[in-house]
Amino acid sequence: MTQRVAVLGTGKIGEALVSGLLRAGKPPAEVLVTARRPERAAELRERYGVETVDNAEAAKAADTLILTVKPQDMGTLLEELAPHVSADRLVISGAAGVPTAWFEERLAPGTPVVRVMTNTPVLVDEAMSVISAGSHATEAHLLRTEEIFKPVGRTLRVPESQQDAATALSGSGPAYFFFLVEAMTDAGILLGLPRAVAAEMIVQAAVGASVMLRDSGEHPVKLREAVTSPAGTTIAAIRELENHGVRAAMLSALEAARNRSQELASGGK
Ligand SMILES: NC(=O)C1=CN([C@@H]2O[C@H](COP(=O)(O)OP(=O)(O)OC[C@H]3O[C@@H](n4cnc5c(N)ncnc54)[C@H](O)[C@@H]3O)[C@@H](O)[C@H]2O)C=CC1
Ligand SMILES: O=C(O)[C@@H]1CCC=N1
Repeated sequence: MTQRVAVLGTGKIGEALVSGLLRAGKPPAEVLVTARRPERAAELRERYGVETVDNAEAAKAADTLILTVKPQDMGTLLEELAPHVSADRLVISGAAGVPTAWFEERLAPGTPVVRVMTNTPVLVDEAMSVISAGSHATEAHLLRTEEIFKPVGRTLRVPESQQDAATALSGSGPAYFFFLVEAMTDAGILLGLPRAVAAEMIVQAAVGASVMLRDSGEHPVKLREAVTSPAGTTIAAIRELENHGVRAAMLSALEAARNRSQELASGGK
């Protein structure tokens, strides 16, 4: 395990990481957090027993700095932070869109930067954290990053050129499944089921399908075909999904998410 880790901008993702670090056995004394609002800092102190500091103190006291503010807040954070970060620190950015080069331009020459795109299943130790090295990050820095993210799910290394696509597929990915579950639950209402009953059915179908996808090793087409009986119910539904262009909508949606990630490259608005 690394020495001291600081999470800067401890919102949803930052808090989930703090909780994961502690569950993985890191002593609270080795975890520092920063928050913009004092009430939020107090909440984190009480909930996790970690020390809350300001951003400059975090830079001085921790070996690894994990930046989990929104891309739009990254510019302000770096202005405040950069003068205090020495080049022996590892800087990990969890922000969508912002490339490692953007950080390298603002930090002391040679500072190692790693970019990570995780997702909200980090809350239940089922995240996918997609990791890319900046130009000064070594194998040891990547291993240190994996040590932090492995307790909260899986990790995958990709070239940074694939990070915007990873953000569209994996970072935003859970939202598409939630959207689908929401729409399918509404369909249950349309068919006359009580909402709670519809929700229970759909959530269990989603869990069952997810476990089959992950554990069977089968291609999704095979799994779908096994549900689709000749002249049966499933094919009647599939025809409607195809008629309404759901597959094409998915391609366009993920392309839009990828494009938005690219727009965020400059800590974008
Ligand atoms: N929500 C998601 O599903 C995912 C988000 N991300 C990325 O993670 C980052 C955080 O996202 P969320 O946790 O959803 O946002 P959030 O809004 O819950 O958390 C960001 C936190 O940073 C704090 N903050 C902003 N500027 C600060 C500063 N200068 N000093 C200290 N604290 C500051 C805010 O007060 C807030 O609590 C974003 O960059 C986002 O692109 C990545 C993967 C998934
Ligand atoms: O919507 C967003 O910008 C963030 C990044 C990936 C998931 N949520």
